[in-house]
Amino acid sequence: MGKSVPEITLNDGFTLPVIGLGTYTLKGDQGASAIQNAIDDIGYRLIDSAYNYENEGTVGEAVRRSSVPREELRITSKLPGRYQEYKKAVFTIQESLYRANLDYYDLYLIHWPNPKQDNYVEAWQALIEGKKQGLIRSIGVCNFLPEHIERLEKETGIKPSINQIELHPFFNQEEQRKWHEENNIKTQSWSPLARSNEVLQNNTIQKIAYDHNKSVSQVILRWHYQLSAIAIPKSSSSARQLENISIFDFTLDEREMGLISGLTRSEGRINNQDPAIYEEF
Ligand SMILES: NC(=O)C1=CN([C@@H]2O[C@H](COP(=O)(O)OP(=O)(O)OC[C@H]3O[C@@H](n4cnc5c(N)ncnc54)[C@H](OP(=O)(O)O)[C@@H]3O)[C@@H](O)[C@H]2O)C=CC1
Ligand SMILES: O=C(O)C(=O)[C@@H](O)[C@H](O)C(=O)CO
Repeated sequence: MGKSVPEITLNDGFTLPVIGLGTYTLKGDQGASAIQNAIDDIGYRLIDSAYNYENEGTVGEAVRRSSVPREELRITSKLPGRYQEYKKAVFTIQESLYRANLDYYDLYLIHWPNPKQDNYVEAWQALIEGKKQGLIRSIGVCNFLPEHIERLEKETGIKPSINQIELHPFFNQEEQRKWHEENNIKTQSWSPLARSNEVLQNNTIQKIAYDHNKSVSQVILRWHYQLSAIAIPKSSSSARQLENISIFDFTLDEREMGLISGLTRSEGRINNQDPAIYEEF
């Protein structure tokens, strides 16, 4: 059965759970088992993936192995930078579905804006078309700066439902989150645990975790939830999947929220991937 996770409604009326499962590096039979376990035994309903992770097939296999009806799940994939030209993007959406052996994605995102390449508006038009054809339920972006989103809206009249961005205690994205809120776009947090390296040893969060009798990861994921950001922590382990979703029985007060947000650093990005200049293909 698993845990039940609250849901939020996006600007297009579609609903998403407030926490999901990241799947970067989850592949093959092991990956499919880990994802199926997250769905059937733990209660995850939102599963992130990407064409570039080369695991859309693994995610599709987990969906078929699962006993949860397809319509209760929210499956995400992402369009890679090398296929942003309109025709290529149309074929890639179809290829993503063939790889997963699914009839539709719930959420399909442009993976990176790649502003030097400057094809992201064409890519957005292909996502709009994919939604019209029923291949995608809700369309969004990742790693887009406000100027990129403003251009999408100006040139197509349609804005993304979500923007999936790097967000964790070392990089709290205060301004970008505020801009999303003002523009009715939901924030999704990638690497919400900052890939769990240094952040798990942080004394400030350890103290807060001790005070609540929770783990450091739970405190961080609760911080995301209270920021109204949809975190998608990746875990291959059943115990950690359960730990990460068990965050709805305690509350961080304003001081604790401020202490965690205060850990942010100007150079806080994990791999220095600044979407204004970084391009991923
Ligand atoms: N749109 C984009 O550009 C990007 C999107 N993403 C998406 O975001 C997802 C999450 O980000 P990701 O980079 O994977 O990093 P996360 O911040 O989710 O950290 C994942 C790491 O933390 C470990 N971990 C998970 N839970 C715990 C826990 N409770 N205690 C200790 N360690 C834990 C995992 O190990 P273990 O598996 O052993 O538990 C893994 O090594 C990705 O998987 C991907 O789907 C990621 C990067 C960029
Ligand atoms: O994992 C993703 O979605 C990415 O876009 C990667 O670039 C990720 O940020 C990474 O692994 C970089 O090393």
